[in-house]
Amino acid sequence: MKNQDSKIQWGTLKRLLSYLLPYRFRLLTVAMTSVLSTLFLILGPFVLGLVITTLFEGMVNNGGIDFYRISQLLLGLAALYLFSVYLSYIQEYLMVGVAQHVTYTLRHELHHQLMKLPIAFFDRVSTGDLMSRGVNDIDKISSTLQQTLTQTITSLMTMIGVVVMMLIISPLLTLIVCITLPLSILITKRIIKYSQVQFRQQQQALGALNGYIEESYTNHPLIQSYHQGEDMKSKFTPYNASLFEANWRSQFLSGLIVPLLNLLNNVIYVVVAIIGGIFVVQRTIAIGDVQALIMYIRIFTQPINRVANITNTIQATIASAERLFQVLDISMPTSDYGSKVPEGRGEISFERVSFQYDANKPILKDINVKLKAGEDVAIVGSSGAGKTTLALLLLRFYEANEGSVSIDGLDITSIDDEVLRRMTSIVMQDTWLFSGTIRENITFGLPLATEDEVITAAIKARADAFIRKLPNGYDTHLDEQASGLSEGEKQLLSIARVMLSDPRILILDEATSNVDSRTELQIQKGLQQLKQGRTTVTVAHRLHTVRHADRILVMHDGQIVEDGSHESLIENGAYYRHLFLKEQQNGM
Ligand SMILES: Nc1ncnc2c1ncn2[C@@H]1O[C@H](COP(=O)(O)OP(=O)(O)OP(=O)(O)O)[C@@H](O)[C@H]1O
Repeated sequence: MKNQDSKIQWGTLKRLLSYLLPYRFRLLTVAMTSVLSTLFLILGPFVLGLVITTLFEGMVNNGGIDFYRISQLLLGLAALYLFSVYLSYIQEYLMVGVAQHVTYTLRHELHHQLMKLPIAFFDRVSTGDLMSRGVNDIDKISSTLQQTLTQTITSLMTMIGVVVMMLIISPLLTLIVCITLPLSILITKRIIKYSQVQFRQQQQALGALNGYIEESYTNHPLIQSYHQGEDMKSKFTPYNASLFEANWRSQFLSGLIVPLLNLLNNVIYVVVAIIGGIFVVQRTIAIGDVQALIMYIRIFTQPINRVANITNTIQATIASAERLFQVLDISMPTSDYGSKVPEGRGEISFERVSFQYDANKPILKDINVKLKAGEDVAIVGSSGAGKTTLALLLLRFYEANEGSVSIDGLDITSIDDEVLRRMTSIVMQDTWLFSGTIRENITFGLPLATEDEVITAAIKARADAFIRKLPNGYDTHLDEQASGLSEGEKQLLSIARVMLSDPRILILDEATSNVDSRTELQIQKGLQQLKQGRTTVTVAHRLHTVRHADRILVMHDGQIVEDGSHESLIENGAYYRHLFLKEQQNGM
């Protein structure tokens, strides 16, 4: 996947903005309220200046202070501020809504896309990376949408408005203030430049530390059993130290901006106060105007910093949007998927099937085989021969590069995904359970199953007995790792789930390899029940477990080299006989 680009990607920005189109009227209102609220804020210091001038002149001219005018002005000022706050509230309210709607839509699209993507995609992208796209990148987009628009408008309006007001009050003093402007921009830019390098290093150090923490926490039992705790602790130190360094530098540098700008501002205040004081004495400017000018200078520097940050934020957000769109843009293989369920009982045919995961590394080579409905077929062969791959093609987790795979006479690429999943099921070595109750785990994919159907499936799968011994029976809650269950029990649950979904084709990935012999017997019984009336394809890693299969396909280097029953293969299949004898010698 492409990396972040330092230049703004206009196409991505345009596409991101297109998500805002449905909310254009709300956005227009936000823009108008932003302009108005900023205008009101800008008028504030001017009115306050008038108050001070009135007060000052009343005292100096001995004509008495015009309290009526002052109270009028103060009331007007209060109204201005209140109205400005009210407008800010409206714009915030609308913007939060728009940003959250867009975020909701993006999350929805991403999730739907992930549910549709072929398994091959997940081989290429790590779960951590996908989670970061789904959580961090969407978060980034959300917060930018929420803040950037109003910030841009208010910052620009403030800058323009303040300059106009200052020019009205005193062009000369405005000129003095504006001369210092490039200096403050220079300071901010310089520091931002350095601190950005540090922020990037901070993110990298954080990523490395997270990766290390994840690895050491998930492998905790392994670390303990090999007494590697001390070693892991010492390996942690450099990760922690580099994050400390990067954090320290970035925070220190960004913390420098405010005091430095404050220093610069104070110098400007002093200059304006001295020159303004001289002008007041010369009666070329009112004292309230000097006061207003100083307030404007204070307001003026804030939007400069904000605008400097906005471009960085937009760039980072576009990078996030790009990462999201990369996933959304992955096109699915197109075919005339029909929701037609082919008639039949599970006949399978591989015709001239070739497949490779990576270019120029053929895994399956010209596979031609037909399996009869209801046949119990085992695939055996050396490690890496392509047994699992052949089974996965049947589930269309991957699609053949050449040739076709058919079920009951229908090419599986023309069968709707959902229909295909109802026709075929797999029981893997690694059981797939998720957090939820035992019942929810069994009814996964068939939420409308009745209680009777669930229990019958569990009884047939030999799972009912152990489920009833659990504290809450079928309502017992499992965590993500189903840590309360043994490996064998997890497999029995998986068998119950498949039993309930009642597919016509069953794929078993030698599900019984890592359990004790008593549980293995239970599982074998469950599987025997499950196999009844279905075509079964067992990917076997040990030959003795499949010697009773109706038919054994022997694979070697991506091809089926022998095909027959155990007895016939022992007699006529040189390669099978070799594998069988080797296994017996190894005492398996
Ligand atoms: N997702 C994948 N991406 C790339 N190559 C893969 C992928 N899965 C498997 N392979 C490669 O394809 C080849 C066949 O793998 P497969 O799992 O089908 O073999 P197998 O006969 O089932 O082996 P085993 O008995 O060890 O499970 C192996 O060389 C393997 O490294």
